[in-house]
Amino acid sequence: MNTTLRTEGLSKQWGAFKANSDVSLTFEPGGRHALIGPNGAGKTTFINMLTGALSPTSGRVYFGDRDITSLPQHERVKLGMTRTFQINTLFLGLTVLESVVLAISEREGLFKAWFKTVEQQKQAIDEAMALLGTLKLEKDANTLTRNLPYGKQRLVEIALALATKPRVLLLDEPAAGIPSGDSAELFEVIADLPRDVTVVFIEHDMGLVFRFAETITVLVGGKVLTQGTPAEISSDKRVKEVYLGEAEHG
Ligand SMILES: Nc1ncnc2c1ncn2[C@@H]1O[C@H](COP(=O)(O)OP(=O)(O)OP(=O)(O)O)[C@@H](O)[C@H]1O
Repeated sequence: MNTTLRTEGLSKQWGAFKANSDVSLTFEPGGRHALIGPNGAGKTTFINMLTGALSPTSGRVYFGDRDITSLPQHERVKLGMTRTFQINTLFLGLTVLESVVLAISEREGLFKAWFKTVEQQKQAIDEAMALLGTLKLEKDANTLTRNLPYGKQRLVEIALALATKPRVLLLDEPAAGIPSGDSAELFEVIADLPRDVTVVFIEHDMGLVFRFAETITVLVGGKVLTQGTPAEISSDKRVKEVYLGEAEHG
């Protein structure tokens, strides 16, 4: 089912400081949406309000027709809004396959069950292997996660997020810490995810943004400067000024 994620006048204020002001955005289902802007523009704050990690000071978040502004994080995950697990939550002592099977079992409520049928276990393993295939990780299925290179560990994070069957995947700098040669590979995998998954990502590397995003939102000082296609954004004078200004200040 295609569900549109939308915000209306979303604002977050700490004391007198406004990290997000009146952010109204619509993310079309199945799209690859990038959120860009200078350091401190409010990108992570915005994503945190989408996931429910932060409550907005004012404004609303809608998932389809449903107002989810007050919904706790775990309820949003159940609805299909997932962000990647942080690296330290990976099950480093388990193999990649075991980790993904665990995440699937958790989703199916099998994690706590004292008894699992062979058929249930087989289904979880088959689903996990298919997922690892999507992420080109099948050769690493039996490797301990701790022994994987960092770039592949980040892919395992995405695999664990995908195991929750998200309809919206929220990624805060998914390629951070990955050697630049490998980050395009990671983004290729993200761009190739099934089209029933909407992807919203924060990324600083403009090469990656313009190569993989279909729509780009530019946040500056907590406000939306503009939203458009890569072609529209790259020819927008105001965007150039923001980034040129940033470059001039080192
Ligand atoms: N809990 C908090 N209390 C007070 N100020 C905060 C808090 N969290 C974030 N901020 C401030 O809000 C502003 C926006 O931060 P945010 O992390 O959302 O920006 P960003 O665009 O993601 O930046 P970056 O690209 O550097 O990660 C920053 O000035 C930050 O210092």
